[in-house]
Amino acid sequence: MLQKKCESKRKAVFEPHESSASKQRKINQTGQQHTHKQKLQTPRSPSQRSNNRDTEENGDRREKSAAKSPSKVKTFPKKAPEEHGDHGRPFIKTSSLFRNNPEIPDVLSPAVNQVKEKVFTSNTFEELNLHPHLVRTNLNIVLNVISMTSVQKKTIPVLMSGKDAVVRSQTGSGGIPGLLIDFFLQRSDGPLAVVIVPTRELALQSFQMFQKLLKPFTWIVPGVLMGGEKRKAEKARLRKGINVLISTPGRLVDHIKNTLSIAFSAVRWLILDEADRTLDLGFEKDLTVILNALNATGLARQNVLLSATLTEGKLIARSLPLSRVCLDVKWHKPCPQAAPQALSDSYAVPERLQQHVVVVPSKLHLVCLAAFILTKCKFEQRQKLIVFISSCEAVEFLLTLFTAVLCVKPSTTSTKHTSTSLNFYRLHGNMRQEERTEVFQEFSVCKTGILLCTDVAARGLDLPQVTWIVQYNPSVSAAEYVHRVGRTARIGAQGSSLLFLTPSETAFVDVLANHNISLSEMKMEDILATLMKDERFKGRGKWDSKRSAAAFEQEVRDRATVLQTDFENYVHANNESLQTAKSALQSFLRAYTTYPSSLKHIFHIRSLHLGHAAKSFGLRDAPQGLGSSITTNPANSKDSKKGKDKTFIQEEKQLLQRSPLLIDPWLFTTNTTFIYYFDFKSKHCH
Ligand SMILES: Nc1ncnc2c1ncn2[C@@H]1O[C@H](COP(=O)(O)OP(=O)(O)OP(=O)(O)O)[C@@H](O)[C@H]1O
Repeated sequence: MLQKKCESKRKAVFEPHESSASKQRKINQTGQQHTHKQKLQTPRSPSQRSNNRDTEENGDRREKSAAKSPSKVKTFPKKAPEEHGDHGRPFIKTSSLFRNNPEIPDVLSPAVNQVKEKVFTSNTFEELNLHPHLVRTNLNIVLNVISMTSVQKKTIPVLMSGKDAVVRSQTGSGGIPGLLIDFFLQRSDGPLAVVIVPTRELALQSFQMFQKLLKPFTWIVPGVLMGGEKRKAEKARLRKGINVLISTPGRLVDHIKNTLSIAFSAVRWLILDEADRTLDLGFEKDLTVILNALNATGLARQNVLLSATLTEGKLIARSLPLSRVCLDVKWHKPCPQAAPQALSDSYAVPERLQQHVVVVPSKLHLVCLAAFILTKCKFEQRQKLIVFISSCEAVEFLLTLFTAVLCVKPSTTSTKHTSTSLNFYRLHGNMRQEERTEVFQEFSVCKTGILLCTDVAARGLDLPQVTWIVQYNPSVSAAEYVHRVGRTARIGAQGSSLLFLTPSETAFVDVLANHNISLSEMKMEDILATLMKDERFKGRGKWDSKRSAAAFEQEVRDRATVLQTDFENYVHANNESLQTAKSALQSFLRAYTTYPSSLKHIFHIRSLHLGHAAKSFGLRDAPQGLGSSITTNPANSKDSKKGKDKTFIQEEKQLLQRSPLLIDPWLFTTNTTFIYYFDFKSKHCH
């Protein structure tokens, strides 16, 4: 019954050459029918179902800015589906999905000498001068860690010698800063180590790691402080004593200002994880307060900065009180020749990471993402995906949409292909903390699933067995790209990534190439072809596998259109879903305005075709007045926080011009993992 209704609903939308009045009528009909379907799934009030009239035809304007003109330009086939009547199939109007799209250029990822580091060494932890109990019990038994990774081999001896260090190594290569355990410590001594991390999930993850690591050492107590948690409970824990204190910057500052029992007199280590982020100007004020509080004790302290994308430029730009490089370790001879390589912005990526890019016109973004998710999670086994999306509202919208449209079971039982159910999760900064923690834990342990998230999950999170990273919206920098893809292929495992770009954004591939990152191209048509396995989206023609390649291509298009129609019908079924889609589109556009000026030539709001972008939110038209609301009022959304990044970049540039070189650029370097020393104990921040 439901299937029949869906069929007739699609039919109404596909009918060609209709008058706009009849078209309007049919769209209204489809809305009503869908309302019924909606009612079967989630009951809604009649008032919520009333509005599905916002269907003003979009004039199929061309992309305002032409696609970049690379040497080879491949034209996307523009044959209208109506022309296929010769196969005896009824006319199907594939809406405007496959028409009036910009040309898709071939992406020629420049040849780069991609930096891939070997993760493991043949050395074991026994070779280090560590406490044998720590090695046997904590590392070998509790953590199942036997061999050292390259970065551990290089870093641990340096840290044990008491030097400050900046450590840069590829994502997922394993850092265990907690190795330096003091066996003579008492709980009441307070923090011995302070670990600052940029996000709450990372705080939680680091805390759990320390809990495991310190399990046999019951007298050493780790503790976590983070935004969203109850201050009172944290105060009580601080009063009792925390020896390894992990915190997000803001919440630590809160306690420094308001909790009397917080004391730093025993602190011997300060660890800034994801240091290029924690040193970001966004955290600068908080970090100043923290450093001043730590420095006030006057005690010598070891400082460790960790990140896969820390560059000297970033450190200088942050104007940290880094005053000099210590060159007193024998094997750390100054090596001026090595400086250019070490100073370059080449990022190392995991050795077994396969990176892909797909160029998809805006209008087809939604169906292409859906098809990719179906490919991996419905028709393949044990796949775990993380999909990065630029705004919280868009995450929420896609979660609801995909759950409603993709998770519906096929009405026929005779499906040839094995399929598994889809489990969607979401994570973003607008969620309540309990929910965030719950999702994070659930996704960590699940065997298969799709996490839709913002960049809140981009850094540091060690989520096991993630097989694919999808960047549905491109990152704001090459560094963030590296952190995002770093959520897979961890600690020597295999993993893959897929970057979505529109035809006008393909120059981002060159930006990545400048950082020695090389991608191979995946074809949109190949992704969409998955829909041939899914009978829920079959076209109205009688598809026969013996027919020509052109017929196959046409059937793929028909199915993509059916899927898009399902999305649009869901969105237009009631006022609530329509408003959700509109605000998701709006937040996407706002996020688009926040790309740094250095990338504006690629990601500029003016390059977006609003009607096409609207289609990727299941909207039939671009809502009126959208453009002006984006450009005139960018500060209304939480997502516009990212807008600060733009300012940060500008300030960063100014700082770079103004500040003298604070760090001696003589660096020790082997491949791309480099360690250099500095001293910021002596200076206070002002
Ligand atoms: N020597 C080792 N042998 C085996 N596993 C290890 C080893 N060291 C760390 N690990 C594990 O590898 C995973 C990745 O480690 P970790 O999260 O510290 O990497 P990272 O380099 O800090 O990553 P990111 O840059 O993304 O923050 C963790 O699950 C950790 O327990």
